[in-house]
Amino acid sequence: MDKLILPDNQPLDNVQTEAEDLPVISQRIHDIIEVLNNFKEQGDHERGRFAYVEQLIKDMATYYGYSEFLLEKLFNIFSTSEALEFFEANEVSRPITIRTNTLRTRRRELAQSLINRGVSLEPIGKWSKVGLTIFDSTVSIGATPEYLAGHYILQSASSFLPVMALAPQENEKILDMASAPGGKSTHIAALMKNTGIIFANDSNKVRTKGLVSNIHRLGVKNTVICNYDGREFPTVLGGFDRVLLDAPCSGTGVISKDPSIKINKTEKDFIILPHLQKELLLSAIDSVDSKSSTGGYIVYSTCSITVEENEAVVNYALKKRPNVKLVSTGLDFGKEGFTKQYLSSFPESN
Ligand SMILES: C[S@@+](CC[C@H](N)C(=O)[O-])C[C@H]1O[C@@H](n2cnc3c(N)ncnc32)[C@H](O)[C@@H]1O
Repeated sequence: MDKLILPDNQPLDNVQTEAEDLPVISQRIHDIIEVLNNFKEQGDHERGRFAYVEQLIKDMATYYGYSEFLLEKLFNIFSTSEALEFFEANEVSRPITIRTNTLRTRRRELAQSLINRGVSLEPIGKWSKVGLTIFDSTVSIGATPEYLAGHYILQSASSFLPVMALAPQENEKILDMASAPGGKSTHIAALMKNTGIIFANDSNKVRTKGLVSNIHRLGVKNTVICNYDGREFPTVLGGFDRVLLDAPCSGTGVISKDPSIKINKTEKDFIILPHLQKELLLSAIDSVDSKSSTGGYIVYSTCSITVEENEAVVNYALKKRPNVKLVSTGLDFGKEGFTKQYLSSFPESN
């Protein structure tokens, strides 16, 4: 490859970023990554790696349509080639997936009914007994008779995982602290076979309407819906066998679903949200009955990938509540979270 010349002799702000330059920018992204991967031979040592990384961040922000602030933040989580894969993946829409509501039907029966309606589908994977991936459909998946009868819910495959990790048992008392619109609460109810009691809480009253309708449609009968700020627990109610905190977050893990995240998150969000998440997690911990004969577990989940909303929140809670320890999720796939990042180290689960 010819030596890559960064657009250095003009102020970087003058680098053209018009839509018609996107192929040029894309080419430069790949070229810079190649140089960074082989900096000794191909890099301009006078300017140093930093100049290339700086240009790469600008180019990626333009090419993928992110604010430079967010792009840099996400870029720093990954190696350069992983970052490229991540930004590329966010441009591709994820397949539609549904979760069979085992309170109403079985996956095999549901699959057959949908196939009869012209839906092309497949089980999600070996790890789920209830998920189906929809490839193609002649009917609207959110309006079939099976949907209206509550035989399934549209839910991303990754949203199954927090509930699988929570592993609620029949007859337990469970708190879903931030539950609207109820994708996970209704999954918990199904695993508990409508026994015991679930408190499905959300601080946003408007969002609890969707929660109510999902609970009715899916035939959930063991759930009390409540509308508190999660931080009011356990003053409102405590002594739970298990608590799920599916926390409000920046959504950086679901950009393919909501591209507005690319530009509407600011530095402030990454201060306010982690602060709230930490307070909610302490409340979740304090709401659990540590002497529960069947449980004593908390699951903390977000749909964000930033360290300050995930590992750092858990780390904070472990420091504030030294009687709490990390345990395995019981899921035998996926990757460990970060154990080292930004000069911090986080405990690994055991
Ligand atoms: C990620 S969503 C929950 C999704 C839900 N668990 C599901 O699976 O359908 C986060 C929720 O947290 C709620 N929330 C935000 N701040 C809260 C707070 N202080 N206490 C309780 N809920 C809160 C939001 O209204 C939002 O519905």
